[in-house]
Amino acid sequence: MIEIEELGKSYGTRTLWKDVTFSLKSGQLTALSGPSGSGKSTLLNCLGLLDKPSAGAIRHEERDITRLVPGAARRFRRDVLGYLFQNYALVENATIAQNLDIALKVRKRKGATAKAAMAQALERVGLGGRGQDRVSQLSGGEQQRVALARLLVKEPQLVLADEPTGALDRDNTEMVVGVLRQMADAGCAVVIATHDDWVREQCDQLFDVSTSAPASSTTG
Ligand SMILES: Nc1ncnc2c1ncn2[C@@H]1O[C@H](COP(=O)(O)OP(=O)(O)OP(=O)(O)O)[C@@H](O)[C@H]1O
Repeated sequence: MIEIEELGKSYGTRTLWKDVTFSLKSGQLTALSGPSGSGKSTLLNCLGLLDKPSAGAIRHEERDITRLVPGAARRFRRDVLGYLFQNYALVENATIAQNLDIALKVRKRKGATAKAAMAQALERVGLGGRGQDRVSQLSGGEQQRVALARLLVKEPQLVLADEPTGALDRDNTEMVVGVLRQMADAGCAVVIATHDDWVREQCDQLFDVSTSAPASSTTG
């Protein structure tokens, strides 16, 4: 789905990574590993068009997305990408339902279909019937589950997750990875930057940015 070709990133004379070449496939979870400061978030940001690589290309359906004009980059983010961050990136002063509405609009879902999709997503993450709760009043684990429900209704082709379980307990970590696996099974490609060994073990492919070379598959 995404081909990363000889990608490199440098700040001045400091090279974070170079010659990064690997594929992100539909149906697969890919873990990005490497010590703190090795450039995992930077690689995710390049995939999400929030940062630009210094060399190489990232191809989606043959098109190098690092060279998109601003309008096309916005459409790529809106139509193809879903993000999951450690700090949830929700509209805190709004309700759960209002946060999900934004993603439903992207999918052009309205009325009963939108309602059903929202109810199903909230049920899946254990927040059934809580649509009118205000995000600011939820715990961290609950907020991450709202972010997950938002991903479920958005149905992106590519999910970029930056330390999505860094602040969570084991139950919530398992919920997050379970939903990401479900999305992969539905055809999504998922990339997770993580320090968590258990999360890494659940992935199909592991890429260590500090060696800038693909490591072996964890599960084939
Ligand atoms: N604009 C910038 N100019 C110079 N250096 C930068 C810039 N942005 C990021 N860096 C550096 O790039 C390095 C990689 O940062 P990044 O956040 O990608 O690492 P990481 O592997 O995700 O780390 P962590 O595991 O701690 O989240 C850091 O040392 C950071 O200071």
